[in-house]
Amino acid sequence: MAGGQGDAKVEVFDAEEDVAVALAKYIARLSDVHTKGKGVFTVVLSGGTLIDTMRKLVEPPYLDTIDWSKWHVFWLDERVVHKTDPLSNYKLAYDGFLSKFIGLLEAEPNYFISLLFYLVAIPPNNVYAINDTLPAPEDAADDYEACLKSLVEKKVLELSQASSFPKFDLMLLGMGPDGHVASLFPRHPLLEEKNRWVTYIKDSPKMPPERITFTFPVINSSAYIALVVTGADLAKAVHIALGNHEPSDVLPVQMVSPEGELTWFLDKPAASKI
Ligand SMILES: O=C(O)[C@H](O)[C@@H](O)[C@H](O)[C@H](O)COP(=O)(O)O
Repeated sequence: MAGGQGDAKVEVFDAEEDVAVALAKYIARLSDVHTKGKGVFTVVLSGGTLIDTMRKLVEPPYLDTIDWSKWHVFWLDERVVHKTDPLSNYKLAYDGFLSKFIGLLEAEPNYFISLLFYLVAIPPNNVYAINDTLPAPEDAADDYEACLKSLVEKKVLELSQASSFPKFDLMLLGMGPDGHVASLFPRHPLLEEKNRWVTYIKDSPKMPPERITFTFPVINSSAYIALVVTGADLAKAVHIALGNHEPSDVLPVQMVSPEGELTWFLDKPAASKI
């Protein structure tokens, strides 16, 4: 499989709505390949607008055709706040995505149908949220890394043969106007982290300042990465990332260079300066 940004696919759609449709198709196809092939699909979510752009996935036909019971869900980065805090990326994904299953369960009057549906929904134990009882970011990062290591032992997660870092099946990335991905910000020393799987930041320029984040060696060991970028405010960073000129500073998004396949999903406003 080819890798790196040089081989990236760039898909440009007329509107955000078209990105949402294409993203649902893409995720459903990869889910099918992985759940039928190895019986597990490891998916990493970001915060930000990504969750809203995933909205079509929890609508028919995908809601009924995806084998959700084989999904394992992780977070690329998380704010060190309680899971019920409006700033929590877990809460964002729960409200916009994961709760749709629960909502359906509650709406189903027939106990046996709801039980059956529960068996095919994402098992709650397969949703790996940050441990929000640990107030220090360094402890939360250690705890999440330990969680990943135990999943490697249980063979839920595999290690990349090339890098020896965990290899997730699919990472869904957003990008900020400054070109940040995950909680890896321009010119921050965390961009150079070479050993940790999960690390922490206490001085994030985007609020809140305390976060945990996957590192680039983990991001770049992925089998598939989707960079989902919509809106005119991101056009400049997209231009730098995909343009042919050499910027004086490399943006974090330009360091996304997976072993596997990278696909950009852009709407026309985000692609307007390419
Ligand atoms: O916690 C966060 O801040 C997010 O996880 C972050 O990594 C996000 O993906 C980008 O900031 C893009 O966010 P937008 O889609 O809102 O621009």
